[in-house]
Amino acid sequence: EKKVSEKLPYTVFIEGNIGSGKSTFLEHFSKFKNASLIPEPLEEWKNLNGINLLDLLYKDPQKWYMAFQSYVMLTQIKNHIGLNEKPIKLIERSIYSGQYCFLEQMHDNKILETGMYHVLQDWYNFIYEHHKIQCDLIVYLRTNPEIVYKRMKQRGRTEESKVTLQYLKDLHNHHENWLIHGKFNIPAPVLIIDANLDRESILKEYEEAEKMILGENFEQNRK
Ligand SMILES: Cc1cc2cn([C@H]3C[C@H](O)[C@@H](CO)O3)c(=O)nc2[nH]1
Repeated sequence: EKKVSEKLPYTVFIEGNIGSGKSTFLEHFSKFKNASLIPEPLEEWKNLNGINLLDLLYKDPQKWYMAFQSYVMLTQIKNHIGLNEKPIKLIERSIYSGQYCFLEQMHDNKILETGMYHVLQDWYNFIYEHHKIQCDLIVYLRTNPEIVYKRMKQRGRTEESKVTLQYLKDLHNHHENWLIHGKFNIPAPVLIIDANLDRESILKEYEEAEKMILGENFEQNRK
């Protein structure tokens, strides 16, 4: 039996639109002792030596998207590669949604120049070819753009104040193209959760995910 540290952990990616409830979902799993949670390193994107890349991205996307996306990729690779003392790893988003959703979207809506698009794409391809990204399950928090638009506004992240409903509709369609219509490689089975539900009623869906993620023994897994 290989020691846990050598065996790659059972890795789950939480995917979904802005405001689809990824952080809430991740938080729900903090009660399980053998799962380690890796949220998006938003603080790093908001403070790179005092520079708020996320804010710059939304203020001047043509100028900053390339730098922002390449920094996102760097922070994600560190998380993907980072060793794991726990047998289960839950990661918010992935290089997959980076390439198949965000990169596609920014190129399609002419924000990202084709040359920059190809540079980033080659980086993604290099990563796949040279480093096996462990991925055992994708949890797709599926939502309607109108609902996540309302939630995003309620959350009131200042950097996102200019994000339009159309942007969220486009991003939704890119998630659907990938995870529902299989337009791009889907590296693991997809568990689709109806994330339009409000907090109270969505817990039942989460219990469903617990069994899928933690296996039948998830009861013993509680802290
Ligand atoms: C992989 C990846 C994640 C990611 C997040 N974002 C933005 C969307 C949200 O406003 C914020 C937090 O997810 O970062 C982005 O523009 N490009 C991204 N690429």
